[in-house]
This record gives sequence, C-alpha cells and structure tokens, in this order.
Amino acid sequence: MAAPVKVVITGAAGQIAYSLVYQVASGAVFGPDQPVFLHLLDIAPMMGVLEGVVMELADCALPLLAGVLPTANPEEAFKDVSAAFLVGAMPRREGMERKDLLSANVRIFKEQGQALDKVARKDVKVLVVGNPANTNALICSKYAPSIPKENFTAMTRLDQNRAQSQLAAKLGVPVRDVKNVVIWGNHSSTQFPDASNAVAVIGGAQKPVPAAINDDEYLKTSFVTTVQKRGAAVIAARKMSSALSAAKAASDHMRDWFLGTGDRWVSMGVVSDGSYGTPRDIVFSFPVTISGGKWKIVEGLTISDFARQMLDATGKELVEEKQDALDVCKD
Ligand SMILES: NC(=O)C1=CN([C@@H]2O[C@H](COP(=O)(O)OP(=O)(O)OC[C@H]3O[C@@H](n4cnc5c(N)ncnc54)[C@H](O)[C@@H]3O)[C@@H](O)[C@H]2O)C=CC1
Ligand SMILES: O=C([O-])CC(=O)C(=O)O
Repeated sequence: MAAPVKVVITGAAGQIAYSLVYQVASGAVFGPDQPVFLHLLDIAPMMGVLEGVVMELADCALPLLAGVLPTANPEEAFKDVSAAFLVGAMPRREGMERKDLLSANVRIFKEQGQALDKVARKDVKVLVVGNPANTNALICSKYAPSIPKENFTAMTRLDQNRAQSQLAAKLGVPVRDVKNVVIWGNHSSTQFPDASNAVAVIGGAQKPVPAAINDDEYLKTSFVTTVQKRGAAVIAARKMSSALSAAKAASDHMRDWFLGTGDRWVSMGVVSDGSYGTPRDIVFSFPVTISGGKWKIVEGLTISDFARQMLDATGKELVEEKQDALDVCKD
C-alpha cells in the first residue's frame, strides 16, 4: 500500500468538518488504496469537542486512516501536508452576506498562509472553504509566497453541484447526466451560474441544455437566483449554514484536483490571469479541467452580452473585497 498522505482539515470541531473528516478518512477523496494521516486544527477552546471527533473517528475503524493529530497549533497542523482543507472560520447567520464575515475571518487566512509558507510541502494543494472563500484564498496565497499561487483555490463546487441539480430536476434526468454547467466569479450572491454550455443526456442522446430547456428567461432569472441564494435558503430553513453539502463539495473539489476530471469541466476559484476579460489577481471561479494535479482554465467559450454583464459585476465585487481584505490585513 502507498505511504499515507498527510491532510489537514481546519475548523475540525465544526459542522462541515464533522461530515468531511469521514469522507476523507474513508477513501472518498484520495482513492480506495490511499491511506491518510489526518491533521485536525481548531482553536484552543474547542480541543475538548475535537477530542470527541477523534474518538468517533477511532470508533469508525476505518482501514485507510493511518493516524490522527488533533492540535490548536497551526504550524503543527500544516507540517508537511500535501492537502489542506481550510474550513475553520465564522459562518454567516440569517440576513448577512458572506462578505460581512470578511473583517472577522480574513486574519485567520493571513495567519494560516504564513504557517503554510513555513512548514507545508511546497506542492500542497489548498482549498479554502471558509467565507468569504475567494478573498480568503487570495489573502492566504499572498502570505505564502514560497508556494505557487496556482496551489490556492476557493470552493465554488457547492454552487456547481446546486446548479447541476437544479438543471437535472428541470429536465427530469438524473444529476449524473448533466455536465459542464459553469460557476463564474465570487462564491456570493453575485456569482453567475451559467448553463449556456451545459449538456445533458436525454433519451440516450447528448443535447445542449439551453435547447432542451427551451426557456431562456428561466435560465437568466430563476435558475440564476435560485443558485445564488441557495446558501441563504438553507440558513433560513436550518438556522445554520450548509454543512453536509459543503463537505461533499469540498470532497469533490479535492478528489478532482488530485485524481483528475477527464474532459468534464468543474468550477473552482483560482487566481485570475485575466482570462475572459476578468480582473487579474483576484480569486475568480472559472471552468477548469484537471490532469496530473494541475488545473487549466477552459478556453474559447463565447461570452454573450448577458454573461459579460454578470462576469463584470462579480469581478467588480471581488476587486472591492480584495481592497477591504488588504486594509484589514494591514493592522
Ligand atoms: N465555500 C462554500 O461553499 C461554503 C463555505 N462555508 C463556510 O465554511 C466556514 C465553516 O462553516 P461551519 O463548519 O458551518 O462553521 P462552524 O462554526 O460549525 O465551525 C467552524 C470551526 O472553525 C473553528 N475555527 C475558528 N477559527 C479558527 C482558526 N483560526 N483556526 C482553526 N479553526 C478555527 C471554530 O472553532 C469552529 O469549530 C464558514 O465560514 C462558512 O461560511 C460554508 C458552506 C459552504
Ligand atoms: O451561505 C452560506 O453562508 C454558507 C455557504 O457559503 C453556502 O451554503 O454556500
């Protein structure tokens, strides 16, 4: 069997981590033949709760779990890790936008960037889940200059999964038969869920989703707003933010990054190189394909006037968030 891969999950005593630890430790992310050594980071007051999570992991008797290190020390947690799930951050409550969390959360990602820079493997793959995820990922990368910026990503996979599920329901097909829906921009209510290149298997043949749905108004309005506001809808119902689906999306994101996507597109927030006329040096969600552990932005897609407006709006918000975050990090 392969040597264990060291993986850190932050916010390990929280609600997303409660689902995520099982997925990682059971083989759903790194494959059924890859043992994992889990580093679990939370803050000092949560060490008692974390001890309970460690007990439960032991009680799962998972054959791929090679060991667990619970800690409140970021440098211990990030030492030699190959994969980092940065979940630990404050969640929003009803009535808040995700960017309202910026002043509370962005310092965590500055500090964790510095710790990753010092002790993680230089090829560590970092997934930022904690909100506002795109801007936190940007700040984390900025404070870890010895690690390539391509190794820092933000999670928009939950939005992609939501969009795919909405389209499958509308078409009356299984969710696995819908692919290539794209999430552009920020993991916020300005994101642009875009079905214009999506395809679905209908009656045994692959068809473009826009033609199959044949309702542009739906694709430009209620489809977009349902996905944009899904996080808020879950909070309104549960009084707590999405956790099960967020953990599943984090697993999907990291699995595809390590194991590849083939020709299937997935969406992830990556440091923008200006593709599709987006502002450079913000973490913007693009469609990518992944092979050999490297992502590549899907090129050559047609951007309609409607899409242009949507991309510009979400890009503008990210530029503003970046400035706010840099101001917070100055202190
Ligand atoms: N990108 C996305 O699609 C999604 C992002 N989120 C975000 O994920 C984050 C976590 O959500 P939940 O697990 O529901 O929150 P939670 O409150 O249940 O857990 C967060 C955990 O992080 C810990 N924590 C706080 N500061 C820390 C630090 N400096 N280092 C390590 N751990 C620290 C807390 O003690 C707590 O145990 C929130 O910011 C939430 O908004 C949630 C859903 C989807
Ligand atoms: O909405 C929230 O605050 C949590 C989150 O990011 C999501 O569910 O997409």
